[in-house]
Order: sequence, then structure tokens, then C-alpha cells
Amino acid sequence: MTALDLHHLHKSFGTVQAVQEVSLSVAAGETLTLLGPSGCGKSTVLRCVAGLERPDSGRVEVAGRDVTALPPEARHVGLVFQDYALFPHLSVLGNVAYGPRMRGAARTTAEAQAREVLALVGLEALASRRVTQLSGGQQQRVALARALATGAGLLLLDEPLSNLDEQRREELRSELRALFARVGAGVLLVTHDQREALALSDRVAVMRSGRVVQQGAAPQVFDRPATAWVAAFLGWENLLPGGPGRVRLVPETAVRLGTGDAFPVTRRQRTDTGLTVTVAHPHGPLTLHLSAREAAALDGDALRVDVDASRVLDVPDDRVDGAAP
Ligand SMILES: Nc1ncnc2c1ncn2[C@@H]1O[C@H](COP(=O)(O)OP(=O)(O)OP(=O)(O)O)[C@@H](O)[C@H]1O
Repeated sequence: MTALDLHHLHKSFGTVQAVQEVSLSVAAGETLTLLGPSGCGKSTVLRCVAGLERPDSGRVEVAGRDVTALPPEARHVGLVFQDYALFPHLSVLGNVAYGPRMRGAARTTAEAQAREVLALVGLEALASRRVTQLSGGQQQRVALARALATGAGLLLLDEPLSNLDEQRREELRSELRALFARVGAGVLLVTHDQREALALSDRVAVMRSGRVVQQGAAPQVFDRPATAWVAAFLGWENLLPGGPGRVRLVPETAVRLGTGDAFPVTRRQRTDTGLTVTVAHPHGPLTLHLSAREAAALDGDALRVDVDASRVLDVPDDRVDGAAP
């Protein structure tokens, strides 16, 4: 069953076309991440799904039901947005039980449900604490628990880990993936962080200027960008000139070191894991990341490299069309 289906969604703010022709779906138990530069329309898509914005045209279906005209509270989706908006005067348990209470559950039932999801996110021991007495990471988990307690088949997460330090982010990232799998809800996630997208998502949709320009299984999109713009956005470094209007994408895994012809090293920069070098290859400058061991073996000012042409991707160059983000 699909948790979410978006059909041809459009939303403008004045002259800004924030979302154009966006169609996508999220299956139950699946996590789809919207990726794209700031201002490309990710949050607007999420807000249209939540019912916080009304699309100009298009249809939003949650679990097969058309909810396009319904207010947020009638859509039955769980929201975790950047500011968690927890109730400071309530305990952890009170915050999580709030949703079920609002839907008419008796106090004891609501609290039992709340304890169940608090156990899922590993916070049962803190149930009676005030949320103001929690760390940022713990508050984040309360926000998640509150969304889960609604029992919604669709969770919307907007930069859910943005307020955490790097170490907490990594911990919560792996916890979240397991948690999503356990609850079986569909998840639509927005993040700026590509590592987060790769770690958490089954699929990703890359947005540019309000449109989805590529979607697919996460490893596939990261490994096989469809265009030069997507490659550059995803952090590919070696975009070499191809035929007219084309770009050759050289994955680092296509480059073997220490064999083939020797080419001059034109730049070298020490990094925390080794050395980054740029090699003047006849096809164009190649940037390569060498491990400490490979760097130690680098002899003089030249490097032997052999590019496996069968692994080079030939894609259209769509980078310069003057479009906004
Ligand atoms: N309420 C609004 N009024 C006017 N313009 C808006 C409004 N909300 C969003 N926009 C504009 O719509 C476009 C898309 O914004 P949106 O917040 O969806 O982008 P985003 O990809 O989520 O960005 P970020 O990653 O920075 O959060 C932007 O140009 C933004 O300025």
C-alpha cells in the first residue's frame, strides 16, 4: 500500500514557482528523502502534504484517500519539524500522550500508548521529566515519539536532526533507520545533509527550482547522477568536458593508481585522512583523494593513473541555464 501519493503538485508564492509538477509516492515502510539546494521547494512540498499550505493544483493522497482539501488535523500524518514545538509545561509523557488525548482517547489509554512509543525511542525512563530538562537530542526523540504516538501511517520529517551535534546526529541516524523499519510507516524526509539522506533513505528525489529532476533508489541516484547539475549537487568532483553539451563524470572508483601513464600533480592538499591531489589528465583535471598509505607511495610530482573508461558516465550538461536554485 502507498502511504503517500502526490499527483502533479503546483504551488506559487506571488511570482515564485516554489513547487512545479511534483509527482511522487512513498510506500508503507519506505523512507523517501527530498534533497536539493536551499529554496528549491522541499519544505513547501512537505507543508502541502501536512496541510499547512494549499497547493494551487494537484492532488495529495494519504493512504489512498484524497486529503487535498482537508485541514491538517484531519489528515492523520505525524509531523516533526525543525522547531520541535514541544509543550514546555508538560512532562515527556504528557507531550507524547497529547495526540491520542486530542483524538479522544481516555487518559490511561493515551498514556499507555505514549509509554509504548517512548520505549521505542528509548526514553521510557524519562517519562515524568519536564521537556525543558532534556538535552537537544532527547527533545528530538520526544518530538519523534509524539509523531509516532499518533499512529499515523505517514511521518513528515523536516531536518529532524538539524539541532544536534555531529556525534548525536550519527547515533540518532542509525537509531532512526531501525525505528522506521519497526513502525512500518511511510516517511517523507527533508534534509540538507547528503550523508543523512544516504543513511536513512530507501529512495531520494532530487529537487531543483521546484521540480523533481531525478528520483530513484538512494545508492543508485548517488552512484549514477542523470545530469551534470545533479552530479555537482551530490558532490561529484570530476566533471570533465565531454562532447557538445555533454559532461563526462569520472567516479573515483574508476581510477586506478600506480598503473598507466604518469601525469603531473598540479595541486596537493593534506586532509584528515590523507591527501587530496589534482592530476593533469589529458581529459581534464582529475581530483583524487589518497589514503595516507597511497600518499606515502606518491613519488615526486607525477602520479600514474589509469581511468577505466567503461565506468565513466556520459551525461547532459544542464548546469548553466540561469535558473534559480
Ligand atoms: N510563505 C511564503 N511566501 C513567499 N515565498 C515563499 C513562502 N514559502 C516559501 N517561499 C519561497 O518558495 C521557494 C521554496 O521555498 P522552500 O522553503 O520550499 O525551499 P526549501 O527547499 O525547503 O529551502 P531550505 O532548504 O532553505 O529550507 C523559495 O524561493 C522561498 O523563498
